[in-house]
Amino acid sequence: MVDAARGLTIAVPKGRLFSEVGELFARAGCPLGVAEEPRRLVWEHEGRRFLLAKPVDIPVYVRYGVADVGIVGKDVLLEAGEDVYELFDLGIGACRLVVAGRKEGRGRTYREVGPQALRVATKYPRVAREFFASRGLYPDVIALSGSIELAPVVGLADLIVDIVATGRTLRENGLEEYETIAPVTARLVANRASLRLKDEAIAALTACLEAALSVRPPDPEG
Ligand SMILES: Nc1ncnc2c1ncn2[C@@H]1O[C@H](COP(=O)(O)OP(=O)(O)OP(=O)(O)O)[C@@H](O)[C@H]1O
Ligand SMILES: O=P(O)(O)OC[C@H]1O[C@H](OP(=O)(O)OP(=O)(O)O)[C@H](O)[C@@H]1O
Repeated sequence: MVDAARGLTIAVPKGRLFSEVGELFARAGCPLGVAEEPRRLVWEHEGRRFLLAKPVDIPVYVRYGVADVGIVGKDVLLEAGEDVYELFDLGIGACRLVVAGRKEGRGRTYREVGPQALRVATKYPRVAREFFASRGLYPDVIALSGSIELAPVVGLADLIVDIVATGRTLRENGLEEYETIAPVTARLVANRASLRLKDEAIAALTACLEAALSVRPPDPEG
């Protein structure tokens, strides 16, 4: 059936999702054809075309139809606001979007955490604004590109909105999760026109991924 998924252009995220995506697609019978993250950004394998892009840019490639489908974290999707169709939860790259801050602040209301205007540092300004607006709060949202946990440690911000997986980065910086905003996993997303024009190929790919995910990995105990 996977042959039916030929002719698709698939946007694959570079970075930490790349190897898990590669393993899942190989199990689904749709191998990327590269053993590790390549330097080449566009390639073809078994009748499918792959693009390698930064995670944050995947919704853009899909929205403009340069890629028919793409793989992207739910965190990026929530922030992007791009008009793409979310097809399928791939279950990989599990983490969560949270509000966190210094340990001493825990248990206080958000109004009490910041002495004057509440300051929130994040890579997810839209998500942060929406979350705090739902609490009737309109903080000063400071957009950063990474190492978000640094901001409350050095007094740039009162709080952060960021990804937590193991919790190690928070712990090692004297921070704590205050509240979960949303669970996050990687999603398969599609361009809306491709959904109509290449519906069979996209349905075939989704079916193969679903089948791969339903097969439990072998039990190491035998
Ligand atoms: N610590 C983590 N554990 C598991 N999944 C994570 C973690 N951090 C992020 N993710 C998920 O993996 C996706 C890709 O993360 P990755 O770090 O590769 O990209 P990025 O945040 O754009 O990094 P960079 O800006 O360093 O390129 C995120 O959008 C999120 O869904
Ligand atoms: O709970 P943990 O397992 O410690 O993982 C969480 C960390 O992982 C991500 O950072 P990343 O490594 O992508 O670095 P960046 O924030 O600088 O992009 C995230 O932004 C947290 O900092």
